[in-house]
Amino acid sequence: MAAAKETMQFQTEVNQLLQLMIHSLYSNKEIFLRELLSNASDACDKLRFEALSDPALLEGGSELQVEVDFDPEAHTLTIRDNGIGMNRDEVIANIGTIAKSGTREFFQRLSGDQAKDAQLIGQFGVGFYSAFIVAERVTLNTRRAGMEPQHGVRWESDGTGAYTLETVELPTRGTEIILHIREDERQDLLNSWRLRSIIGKYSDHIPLPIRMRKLGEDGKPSEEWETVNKASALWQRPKAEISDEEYKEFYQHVSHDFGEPLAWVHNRVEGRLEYTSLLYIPARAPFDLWDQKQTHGVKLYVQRVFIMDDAEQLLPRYLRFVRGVIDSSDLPLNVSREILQGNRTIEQMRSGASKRILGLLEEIAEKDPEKYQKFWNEFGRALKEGPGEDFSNREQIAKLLRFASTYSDTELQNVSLADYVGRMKEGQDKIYYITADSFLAAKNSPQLELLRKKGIEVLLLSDRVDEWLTSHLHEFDGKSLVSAAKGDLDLGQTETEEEKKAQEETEKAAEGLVERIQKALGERVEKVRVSHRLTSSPSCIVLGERDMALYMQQLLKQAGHEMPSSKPTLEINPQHPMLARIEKETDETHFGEWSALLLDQAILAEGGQLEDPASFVARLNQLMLALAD
Ligand SMILES: Nc1ncnc2c1ncn2[C@@H]1O[C@H](COP(=O)(O)OP(=O)(O)OP(=O)(O)O)[C@@H](O)[C@H]1O
Repeated sequence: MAAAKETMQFQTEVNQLLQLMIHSLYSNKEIFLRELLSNASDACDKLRFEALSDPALLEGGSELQVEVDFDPEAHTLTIRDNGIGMNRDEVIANIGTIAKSGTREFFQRLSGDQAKDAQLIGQFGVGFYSAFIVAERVTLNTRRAGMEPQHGVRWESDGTGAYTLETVELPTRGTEIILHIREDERQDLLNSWRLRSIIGKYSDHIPLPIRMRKLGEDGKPSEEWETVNKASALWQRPKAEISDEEYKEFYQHVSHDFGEPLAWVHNRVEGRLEYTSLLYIPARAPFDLWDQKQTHGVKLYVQRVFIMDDAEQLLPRYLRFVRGVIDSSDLPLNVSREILQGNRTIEQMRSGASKRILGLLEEIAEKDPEKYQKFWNEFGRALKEGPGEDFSNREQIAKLLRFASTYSDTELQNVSLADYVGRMKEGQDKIYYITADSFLAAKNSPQLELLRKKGIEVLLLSDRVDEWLTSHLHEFDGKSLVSAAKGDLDLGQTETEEEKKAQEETEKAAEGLVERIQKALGERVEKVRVSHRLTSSPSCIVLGERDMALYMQQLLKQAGHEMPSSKPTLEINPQHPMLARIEKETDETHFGEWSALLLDQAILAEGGQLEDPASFVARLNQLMLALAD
């Protein structure tokens, strides 16, 4: 029963991706086989898992396997699995569209430079489409396990804009992908030894037999089949027997990442709890790392049976960049996501896995700071979520954090808290930081003037997550972390008696001025006081110790959160010529205008928004006119 053939258009992005991929991945074309074998193996894993609750899905054929076959006359290479298969809707959703998150960002980042784009495509994941690197046409026959033979689906395309879809009768479940090999690739690829060597290179560790025809005496493929890969789960093999190459190949298989991993850690835990974990830290962040719904994490196996992808319960969220496998001997085979929630075995594995990753990071940071910096640049923002999420490992995570600081005044986040503490001034007992919505805003913040003058280092924090981090990380190595822009700036013993005295005198002398400004600003401020932190700016805003930075308050408000409106404290610098000028102003209306300007510009410098920007501009213009006169 062959239903009418339908022609459908690829989603525009698919077209774009196909063209790009064919060009930029050509030099690495054999990876298409790895991608297709990975998909076949995933399909078998999924079937094995679904069959646990519905054995009928296996239709009597329980030995799951993949066949690789070729026909030099027809110029075809066929990859056939007896896994889960797809129904018509799934074919349309999976093959022909890209439903992945991060797609838009991916296309935005393409540069036209082939080497760079190849790397990006690798990170994005090419999957099934890589078939078109070597094929001029691809036919996919598939039937979902559990469906009748007449519900098979045939998908076909030459990779240039459209594909056809028809319903066909297929005697067996699973997916068969027939590549009609391009003329210039035929000689190379349609060769048993060549194919075996590619399979050996990429797929030895796949715990599923990959079979090819045995070669007969005449050197031609015979009717007999043999397994051509090792087909043993890599993570179950002893560490000493696994080469770095094999670890790397396996990483690409589990992570669908094209590049190499940065590091990995492989452990077998025995005793009360039994499990094996093989965890990788990727070299680059995937496109969807910052997406709330990002998938692909650690895979959970129970006694070598695949249970689920992206088992988010196996690692805390701040370690969501980790890829790999955890294989438990203690969980029941029929675990579901619901059971995983709050399960003690899972919790213990999660805690063990977190410790391993943190330990691995510590080791890299110690032995290879350059490599650690690479890690930090990619994943540091995720790790900064750690102290708020993982209380038990807070101290260990704190040691791993890196920041930009006034020590080098560059945006590179490479200062550890231990570095900072090692450079603290005599008498200094606090770690100072400032948060802002950009590096430049932090670096040029007026609140740092005095600290800079005294040579006291300040951490410059400008990642979104930093406010969250500092609200959970209050001390390191017995020193408290304090914001240079909130509360009273306590410089501890770094201040001399003379400095304190001079400050008191300035405060006294400015009492009258402070009072006048306070009166002029009225309800707009909590209070006005003489600043202790400014040296060259006329004024700045200071928030209460528990207040959130203004730019954060703004962000949350925009996102629809109710924010209690806390009034700022205005600090003035009486030594500044502008204040000397204001003080002389006898017209109270003018004095009021000046005061409002002092407050508004301080709010702007802090990254805040003015409630009445038009009045600010009008005042500024008046002032400019007055000066021009
Ligand atoms: N042999 C197969 N059997 C069953 N389903 C398949 C098979 N090959 C692909 N699929 C389905 O098509 C989807 C898309 O495959 P594709 O290789 O393009 O991307 P992917 O494997 O999901 O991710 P990545 O791009 O990271 O490799 C798969 O997620 C799977 O659902």
